Amino acid sequence: MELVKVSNYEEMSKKASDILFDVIKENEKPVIGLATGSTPEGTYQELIKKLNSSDIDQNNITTFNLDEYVGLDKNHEQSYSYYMYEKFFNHVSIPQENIHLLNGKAEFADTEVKAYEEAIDEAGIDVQLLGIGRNGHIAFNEPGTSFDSVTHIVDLTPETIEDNSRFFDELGEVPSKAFTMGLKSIMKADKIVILIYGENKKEALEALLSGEVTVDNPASVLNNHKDVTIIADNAAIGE
Ligand SMILES: O=P(O)(O)OC[C@H]1O[C@](O)(CO)[C@@H](O)[C@@H]1O
Repeated sequence: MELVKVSNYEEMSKKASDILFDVIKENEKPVIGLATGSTPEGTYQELIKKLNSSDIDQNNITTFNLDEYVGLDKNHEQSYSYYMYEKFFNHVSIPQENIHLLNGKAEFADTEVKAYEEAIDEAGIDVQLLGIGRNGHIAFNEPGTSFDSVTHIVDLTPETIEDNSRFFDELGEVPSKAFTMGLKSIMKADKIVILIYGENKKEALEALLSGEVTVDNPASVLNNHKDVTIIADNAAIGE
């Protein structure tokens, strides 16, 4: 794993968008895995600028998102689908049919997760962007999730529900379940970029860098991947 140290949010966003943009330029039909949360917002702003000021044919770009709350419609303001359109898709010209998002209102959850994993396998993700939870979760894979997990439904931990309640009017409104790509699905990507920003992610970064690989720390599976770039700021690093 390569650790790239940055001194502020802007630098992190620029570096992350550079990596994504390089992959987009290098591949005829780039497939990019996208994440939500507050950390990657700046990355999307930078990537929008790069894409729209280039002559790249965005018709060739395909995307997959990591996760979605179970029960939230795609037009619900706290759904990850809504987030992705607000922060990214509405500002670029990636064709609708190339955008893959899990459907929080899927009637048949088993069919939804199976079809999603099959689509990932068929497309093959060139680069996957990740954030991280304080407890080391990546996507919505909470501690204890099997490293062999593919796209599935999870029960969110009280810690994650509390962390994400800042986006909802009250704690009780935060869904308790989510669809998520599994750890194995994430590990299939050719390249992985993980953003770790802020003092509250210090322990998660420390645990990842310790090299200990354990299901108690979902992000630790990344130690087994051949091409991971961690972009972390001074506060997360503890400098
Ligand atoms: O960037 P944030 O808002 O701290 O979120 C961290 C992580 O939490 C999630 O939003 C899910 O709880 C992940 O998708 C994300 O990687």
